[in-house]
Amino acid sequence: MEAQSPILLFDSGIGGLSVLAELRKALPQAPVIYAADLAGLPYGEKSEAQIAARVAGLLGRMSERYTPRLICIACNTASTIALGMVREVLEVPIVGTVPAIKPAAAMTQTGVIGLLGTQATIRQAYVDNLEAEFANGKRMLRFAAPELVEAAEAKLRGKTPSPEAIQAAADGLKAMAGSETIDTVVLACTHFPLLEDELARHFAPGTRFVHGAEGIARRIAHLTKGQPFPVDPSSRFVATGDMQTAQELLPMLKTHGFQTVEPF
Ligand SMILES: N[C@H](CCC(=O)O)C(=O)O
Repeated sequence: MEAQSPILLFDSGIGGLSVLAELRKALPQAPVIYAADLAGLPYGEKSEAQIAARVAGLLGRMSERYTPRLICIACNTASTIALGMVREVLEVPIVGTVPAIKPAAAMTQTGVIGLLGTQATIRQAYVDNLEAEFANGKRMLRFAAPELVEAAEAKLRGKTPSPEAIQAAADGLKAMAGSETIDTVVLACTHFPLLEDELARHFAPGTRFVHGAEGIARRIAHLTKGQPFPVDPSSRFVATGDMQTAQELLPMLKTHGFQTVEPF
């Protein structure tokens, strides 16, 4: 294991930055390559077959090019669909990002949990299984809020995230039967924690928002414990697709320690 061997953080867009923030706290010495599949964004509107093929193909090629010590699929949609398959074909350790149903179930006082995710995530058997295992006896209401992905992407490009999109996501969940006593909301898409403040304004005061970023960072720190790390770690941001669109992210990326945007 070389000290410079990176941790590869992968998402369809900039959602993985919510995971990166926690990773930096847990493992500040880690060299990171953040890979955004902007050409494939949004994953949430694609079929299971399209997502599985795309994610497995890209991660295979990225592993060859960057020889990461670990890959984190910082995307709930890709993880709930393709985690098992990618683990089978790649030898590198892979950490997924799956909806934080377990901590939400432990936290709720009313027993009613809301879950916001992409269209593809909320229909996954993976989510049914998490619900059955960890939220047994609780009520979990799932709502697809794909427009929040675009709103988060806009926010991180320095634009105002669409207030209508945020309102529609909150109203959609709150319109579901039994939602009156929701006290905990799972943000089951890595883009959504980037809009937590905006979303919180539409829910009752005291509503808790839960996502898995901190737990994922802890897991990565655990799996890489004892490995050599560089004294002065460097980070790279790579993206698929149109480089002009990707370059719009640069001012924001600089605040996260990335100096350039490279094509993949
Ligand atoms: N960030 C991704 C989804 C965004 C997309 O639809 O591409 C997730 O966690 O699910």
